[in-house]
Amino acid sequence: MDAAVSVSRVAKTFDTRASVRALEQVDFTVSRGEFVSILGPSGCGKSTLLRMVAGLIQPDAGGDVRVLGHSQTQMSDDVGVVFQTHNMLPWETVEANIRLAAEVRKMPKKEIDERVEALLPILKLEKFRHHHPHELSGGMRQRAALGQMLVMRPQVLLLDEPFGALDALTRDQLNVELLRLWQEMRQTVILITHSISEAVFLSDRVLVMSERPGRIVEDIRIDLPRPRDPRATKEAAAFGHYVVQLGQLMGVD
Ligand SMILES: Nc1ncnc2c1ncn2[C@@H]1O[C@H](COP(=O)(O)OP(=O)(O)OP(=O)(O)O)[C@@H](O)[C@H]1O
Repeated sequence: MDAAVSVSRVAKTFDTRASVRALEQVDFTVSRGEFVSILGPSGCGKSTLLRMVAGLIQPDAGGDVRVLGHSQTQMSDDVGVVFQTHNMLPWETVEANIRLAAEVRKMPKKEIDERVEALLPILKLEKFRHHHPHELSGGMRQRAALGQMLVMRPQVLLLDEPFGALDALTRDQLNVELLRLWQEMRQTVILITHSISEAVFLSDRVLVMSERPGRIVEDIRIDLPRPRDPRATKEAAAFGHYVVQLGQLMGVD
């Protein structure tokens, strides 16, 4: 199998004021181009795991995280991360914020111009390119945050509840847009979410984590046809079955 992300024997204990065992014996792989969601109870270590795949923190001794064949000991441009709250500079415009990562890496101006011009319509932000972050709606801000990541054209996208703070309708709309984007570009995606229906709608596989210390306790393949039309997919009997199955695993039935 052509793994984009491979996590082996990963554990993590934070030795701060009190020692916290966040993760224990986590093993999974994600194939190139696969869309995988991670569901799990609050505090079970999902963000910790994602930060490890991003190279932001390291697992305890004995664990290994590989991304595109390399040990993930630091952040790389192959991997893009979007968190629940955006990281935009408030005094810069949307366009300037999207350009930022590429400019910091001294990408040629022409190349940045081309990438940004291609991204703005995809993100539906053309009319807001000269606005500042505080002048945008929550959904637009998260779309701009996606743009900040996508400008580097990473092969692996790590999304930590990127739409978690938004209202349900905006969230559904952005999920449809995310799916459309992924269907065109086919990057590898790992998404953390608390929404079972979001996980089923978007994913090829859903990993379910236990209470802390988090382990992967289930790996469910979502065998729904693609491309996924939102209405037809959510009305399909199989969609409902997956939602019920995952609800039972999560103890929310
Ligand atoms: N830098 C850190 N220092 C100390 N403890 C930490 C640190 N980061 C996370 N933890 C602890 O590790 C555990 C897992 O946290 P994490 O944020 O990964 O969980 P989560 O599953 O993403 O939670 P949620 O779903 O509520 O966002 C928690 O008990 C948290 O307090």
